[in-house]
Parts: sequence; structure tokens; C-alpha cells
Amino acid sequence: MDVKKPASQENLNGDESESQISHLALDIGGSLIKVVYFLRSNGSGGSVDDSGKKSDPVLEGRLHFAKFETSKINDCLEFIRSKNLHLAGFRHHDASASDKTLIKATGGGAYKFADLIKEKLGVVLDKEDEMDCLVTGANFLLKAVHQEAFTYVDGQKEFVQIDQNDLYPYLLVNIGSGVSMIKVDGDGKFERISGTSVGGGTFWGLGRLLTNCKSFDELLELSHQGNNRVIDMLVGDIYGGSEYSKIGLTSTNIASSFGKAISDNKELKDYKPEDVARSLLRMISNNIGQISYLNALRFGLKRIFFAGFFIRGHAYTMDTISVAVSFWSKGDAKAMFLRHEGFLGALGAFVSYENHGLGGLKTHQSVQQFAVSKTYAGKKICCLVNEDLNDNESIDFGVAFAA
Ligand SMILES: Nc1ncnc2c1ncn2[C@@H]1O[C@H](COP(=O)(O)OP(=O)(O)O)[C@@H](O)[C@H]1O
Ligand SMILES: CC(C)(COP(=O)(O)O)[C@@H](O)C(=O)NCCC(=O)O
Repeated sequence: MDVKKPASQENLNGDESESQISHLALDIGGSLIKVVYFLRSNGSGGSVDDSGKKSDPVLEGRLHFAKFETSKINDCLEFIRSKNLHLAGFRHHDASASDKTLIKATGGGAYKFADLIKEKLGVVLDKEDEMDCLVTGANFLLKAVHQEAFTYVDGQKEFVQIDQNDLYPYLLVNIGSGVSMIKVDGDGKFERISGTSVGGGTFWGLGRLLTNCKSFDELLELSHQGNNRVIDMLVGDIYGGSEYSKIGLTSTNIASSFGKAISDNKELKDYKPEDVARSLLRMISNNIGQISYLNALRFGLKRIFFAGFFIRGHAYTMDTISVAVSFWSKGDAKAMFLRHEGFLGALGAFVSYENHGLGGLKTHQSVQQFAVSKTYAGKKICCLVNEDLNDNESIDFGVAFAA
């Protein structure tokens, strides 16, 4: 596709000045809309010539992350409009009117809400395949961002050093509303090998019905305080307090999630919402961990990276998934998590701007000791991330406009 200069460099009047805005990418999922946008630092980069090429190849700035509930898409569109981010797209050569500004977008909502977004923001969504974007985003993070992946064992988070020459193959498990399991063999080389509809949407949907929680965070917080043993039937409950060691089950292993509810002669109201939330979270996390391991086993994959906003960096979720993977693999396989867990698709869509000649990505960091220099998608990327990144709000970045 031929590209004119970025629309962001024309007629901006809003919050973010013309000199600051670069690209915007969206991932509109079943539950959440993920927004990634780049704001360049004041004064960074050089001038843009008539053909849209930058004389200085690198713009320095920050990559920002935001998310909104998909059901509140209007809030998201208002956010984009208030920051004038919608002007940060690109245009076809033949575009004559402003409604031809294109914004990279992925996820089912890129189809579902295309007309609404065109009507409200006057931009056209340039759709990228969701699985492509998840893999591109994962590879990008794993290769270019320092301390992105970590294990979570016995309450301890440990960052994993990624050896770029020994990254593939791996299993990517994206736990969004539903769950996709993707075998990744390289940049752009992958196969979606499995999935399950019992995912984040199930936890939030069932949890809402069972506990009357008003928000996902409330449900998660509630689960933190609960005790699943009140509702789950343990091996010991069946075996009179004993373990069933012959088949590797301890007395405290869950024999049947929610199983106690069949014999307790209780109504839902007799259970504490926190115990229900805990059992539900454990059941779903455990199930995903187990299915993931079985799929890893099918293809002999040792590394499993879990992503998606279901995880939310939540200790109990990560612990349950880790234990499930470790239990079923007898310690052979390891669950790993990503700091930017929910933004893989949006990052993948962002990275795809470079396929249109609109700026290869160069990430870079100002703290020299954490500098890494990677080849990503055939391009050299130097990446640095602020060590003070604590709530995944931004990464220091450089964007190079195509030569
Ligand atoms: N604020 C939130 N509102 C709703 N769901 C949330 C929230 N935070 C985390 N979640 C969880 O994350 C899931 C969505 O994850 P995500 O990776 O964004 O998938 P999708 O692309 O399907 O929206 C939800 O189903 C829910 O389990
Ligand atoms: C259809 C989806 C790819 C959509 O992605 P999402 O919005 O859930 O992130 C995902 O929900 C999924 O993989 N569901 C599982 C379907 C299945 O394999 O049974």
C-alpha cells in the first residue's frame, strides 16, 4: 500500500500537539478495548519532507497503553477524540478526503464497530488479523523489551532471560474473553492449535451472576479473600481425609470444583461470595493451565507464555496456572507470564504500521545498562524500557519513519 505522510502531521488542534502524535492502534476484544499510541517527546526527531520521509530516522517518545470496557466504547472514542489520537493514522496515496485516514485495528470489534468508529471519529479501520497481531505483539515484547517475561512460583516473581536464538517454538496462551492457544515457530510463523470458550469472559460472566459484583476488579478482589475449600470437593473429602497417592493426588487436591455444593443442602445465598469467587477463579485458571499443558505436550513445547487481561497480574491466578502446568507436566514445563499481558494484539497492530512503510519500530531506552539491540521482523531494534514501569502505562520508544 502506498502511503502519504502520517495524518498526525497535518492539522492537529487538540491536547496533543502536532509534534507529539504519531501512531495509534486498537485491539477491540469481546470484553476490553486496548489502545496503544505513541507520543513523541517534544523536540525529538527531525523534519518531514514532502514525501513524508523523515530526514532524522528516529523519533523518540513514549508508547502509551490504555484500556476501556468494550461495552463503554463511547468512552474510548471520546478519549481518542479528546487527545486527537484519531488524527494519528495514515492515508492512502489516492485519498482525497479526511475520512480516508486509516487506523490500525484488530480484534472482533474492528469489524463490529467499524461503522460506528467511522461515524464518530471519521477514520477508517485498517484491519489486521487478531492471531497475527497476538503473535507479532508477543514476539516483539519477548525480543525487544527487557524483563518482559517472568515465572510465578510460590508467590515469587522471577524474570526470565529470553535467549533470542532459543525462543522458538513456544506456546502462547491468550486468555481474553475466550482462550486461544497458538504454537509460535518464528516471526509470522504460527498455528492456532487449540482454544477454549472457558476463559476470562466465563470468569467475569459467571462471577457476576453468582456474586453480584459490579466490576471485574471487585470480583478479583473478592476472590482474594475467599476460601475455595468451602465449596470445592477435595480428594480428602471423598477419601475420609486421606490422600490418593497411588494416582498422585494429595488430600488437599481438588477432586471436583464446586462439588461440595451438591451435598451441602445450601442455597447460593448460604455461601460467602468471596468463597464462590475463589472457587470460580481456581476452576477456570486450573482448567486453562491443564489444557495448555496438554497442548504443549502434543507438540513437545516446553515453554508456555500466558497473556490476556484475564490474568491481570493477579497472584492467585498466576499461582493456580503455574501449579497446574507444573503438576500436569511433573515439573517439566514452566508457565511464564508477560508484563504487558493484555496488550499483545494492540502492540501487534501497532507494529504492523511498518508493513505499510510508515515507520519501522525502534525502541530504545535511556538507561544504558538495560539496553538491548535486537533484530525484529528483519529490522534492527534497540530497546530499552524504564525500570520504573509499574502499571504498564508506557514504554520509552523510538519510531523511525520509513526511508
Ligand atoms: N476492567 C475489566 N473489565 C472487564 N473484564 C476485565 C477487566 N479487567 C480484566 N478483565 C478480564 O479480562 C478479560 C478480557 O481480556 P482481554 O485480553 O482484553 O480479551 P478480549 O480481547 O476478549 O477483550 C475479561 O473477560 C475479564 O476476564
Ligand atoms: C474468538 C476469539 C479468538 C476472540 O478473541 P477474544 O476477544 O476472546 O480475545 C476467542 O474468544 C477464542 O479463541 N475463543 C475460544 C473459541 C474456541 O476455540 O472454542
